[in-house]
Amino acid sequence: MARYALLSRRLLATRPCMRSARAFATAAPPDPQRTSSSSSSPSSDYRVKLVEVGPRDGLQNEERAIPLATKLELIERLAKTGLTTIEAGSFVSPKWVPQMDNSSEILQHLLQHPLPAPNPLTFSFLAPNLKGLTNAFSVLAQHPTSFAPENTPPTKEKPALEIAVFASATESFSHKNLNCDIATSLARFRDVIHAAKDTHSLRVRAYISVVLGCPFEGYDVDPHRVAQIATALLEMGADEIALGDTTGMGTAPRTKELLTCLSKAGVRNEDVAMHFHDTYGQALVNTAVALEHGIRTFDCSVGGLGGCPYSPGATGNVATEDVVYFMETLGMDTGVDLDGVVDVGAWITGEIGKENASTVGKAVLGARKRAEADGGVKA
Ligand SMILES: CC(C)(COP(=O)([O-])OP(=O)([O-])OC[C@H]1O[C@@H](n2cnc3c(N)ncnc32)[C@H](O)[C@@H]1OP(=O)([O-])[O-])[C@@H](O)C(=O)NCCC(=O)NCCSC(=O)C[C@@](C)(O)CC(=O)[O-]
Repeated sequence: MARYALLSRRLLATRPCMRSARAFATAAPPDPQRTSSSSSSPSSDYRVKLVEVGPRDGLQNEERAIPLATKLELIERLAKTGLTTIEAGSFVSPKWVPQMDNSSEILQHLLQHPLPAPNPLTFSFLAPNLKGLTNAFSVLAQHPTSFAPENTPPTKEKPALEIAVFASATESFSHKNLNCDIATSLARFRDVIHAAKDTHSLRVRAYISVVLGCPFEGYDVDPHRVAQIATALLEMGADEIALGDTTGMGTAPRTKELLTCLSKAGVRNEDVAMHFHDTYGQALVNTAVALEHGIRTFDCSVGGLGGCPYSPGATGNVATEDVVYFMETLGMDTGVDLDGVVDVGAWITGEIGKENASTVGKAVLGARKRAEADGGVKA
């Protein structure tokens, strides 16, 4: 928390970016005098953390109730692919988002039954207020030793847990999504962040939605306002800011402008995650811009599932399959098995009767079919 204590005075210190990805390395050689506060070694700079949001953001907008067993199976299948961080549910009002009503059961199950996975896991759950956090705590109280507290590495037996709050970059979206203005939401998040840390030592992620375009106020979302909100959340103790292009209206120049503005406001790249939706097909271009800026955490949703109930017309999150393929072709290391996530994307879209929105997923499945027809090996 102290790390960001000075930011309220709007320090405009520019921090050096992390070294560019291999694919961008030809533009400028690595700087041996690099003084970034990041602890990244050259090899860790090629590592990208993917946050799988399919079980929450991907499913929350589905009208038909999805059985608990399907949600649990989705999380279990995703965990097997090498993904390490999975957003598994949301402690919001069931009157507002009925699909997330069984998040307590999901959390309970994950704590009682460690999932078979190649790596230790972190599960994230949204909580917009103390009521939601209290509901999460009532599950944790039954299993106080079944998860790894913050600053203790998770193990295969004890996953880590994370709470996510979600602010908005515009007043209109804040009212639609949270039924309150931005200042009121931030005051609530302060309580949630402090309680999550003080009571159960939980890591906290803080989203800021509509950072690159608002369904009600349009394209001109002020990047300085986003930086201000990010700074406020970091000062409250949030561990990570997830910048949500909820509407998919973001473009490459505006993504660059936003990230530059945040860097100038003193927000470190390692504290930022990008959460792109692909409504206008710009998600991977914007991902490249963010990668070049030095961001190494990206949200994605298997099969391109998703959409926000309060963002009319917004389609799914960028597909996990597409991000894995894109990153790996750039020489970045996601740790995720592409074939595995393609299988999960095909399975879940079939289960819930949605079109598979992953371009890469469809290409790999098509290539497999052709190879099978030719009697060859799968692609
Ligand atoms: C924030 C509230 C709760 C305020 O909702 P409100 O109606 O203003 O709250 P309230 O305090 O007046 O309470 C009204 C009723 O809701 C109950 N209640 C109140 N809070 C909770 C809770 N946490 N869990 C369960 N119940 C709750 C409360 O107990 C009460 O019940 P009643 O007395 O009428 O029976 C409401 O607006 C809400 O739940 N909104 C959900 C919005 C949401 O989930 N949006 C989607 C997630 S954000 C997103 O998708 C974007 C993101 C993160 O992916 C990033 C991006 O793409 O940008």
